[in-house]
Amino acid sequence: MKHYTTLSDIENLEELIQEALQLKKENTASAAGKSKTLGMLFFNPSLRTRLSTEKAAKLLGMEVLVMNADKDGWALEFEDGAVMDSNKAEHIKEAAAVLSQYCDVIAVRAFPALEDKETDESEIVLNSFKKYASVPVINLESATGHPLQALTDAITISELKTSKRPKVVLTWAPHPKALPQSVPNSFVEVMRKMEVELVIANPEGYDLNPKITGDTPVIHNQEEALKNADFVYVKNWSSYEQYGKVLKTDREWTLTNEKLKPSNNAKVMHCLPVRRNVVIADEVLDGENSVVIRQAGNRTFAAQAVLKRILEN
Ligand SMILES: NCCC[C@H](NC(=O)CCC(=O)O)C(=O)O
Ligand SMILES: NC(=O)OP(=O)(O)O
Repeated sequence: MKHYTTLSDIENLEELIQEALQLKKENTASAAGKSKTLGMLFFNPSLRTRLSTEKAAKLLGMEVLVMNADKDGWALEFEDGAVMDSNKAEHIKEAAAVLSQYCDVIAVRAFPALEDKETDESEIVLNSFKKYASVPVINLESATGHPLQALTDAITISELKTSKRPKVVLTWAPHPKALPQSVPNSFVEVMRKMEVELVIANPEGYDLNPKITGDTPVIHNQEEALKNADFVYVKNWSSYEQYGKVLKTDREWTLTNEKLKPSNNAKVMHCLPVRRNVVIADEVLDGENSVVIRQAGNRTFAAQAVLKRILEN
């Protein structure tokens, strides 16, 4: 594996899932990354991604450099040919080239601005790092995808499924803020590569990018979608059609125990952080159906498997 910026960087998903599960079972350190440095740049907050990836790198014997690039770094210019007489102090050309001398792998988190679809879809931050860095680049959640989260989700479903082809429902839920489509995009992408029956439930106006959802059934009735579900993946996202807009905030789509009744005693997943009693009710998060903590725990092994592949390359 050269880079890990999208799910298409995975050659064989099933093999990578099995590798991560093996790493989880062994739960030991190795020296695969000895004398190598992982540099992580965060343009947005993080708890899981930051700490699980750091832990994964350390389990592989790597050194880790972390920077809150939004607060501590110089404001970066990404536009080619820009006349830099405004507030941007450093161009990505120098920044990426310099970092490539300090780091053997660079990992970046950069959320979308959710103002302009085309700008966000150009993935300017991630792609500029890929273009100007001379070392592998890892996506820690970008404008349109969160492939480390999606790999974790695939691992979690693989280890918990009790049937050959479980029914997996991705359901939208309300949230007060406009959130990226990155997590649901990558979740849909990874589920479409797995042997599952995938159904997406979201209110009208919240259909995800049709290029990503393809022929996956999209149902605008949550109750209908949840019938016989084995896994319910809950996530808010802002509208893709009315790009970046919040169209609905009432609690009609909040996941409660009542809503789970017609499911097949479904396991409930969420990438976290989750707004309790807005996205998912306390009774669900504190109940036996929730696997969100196990899911977050698997982030380490997803990151470890990816870093290992990159180091082996
Ligand atoms: N990395 C996991 C989720 C990150 C982000 N959530 C958030 O920003 C939630 C913030 C809040 O609840 O205020 C998202 O949905 O993509
Ligand atoms: N799920 C996830 O990416 O969490 P953080 O935003 O805390 O990293």
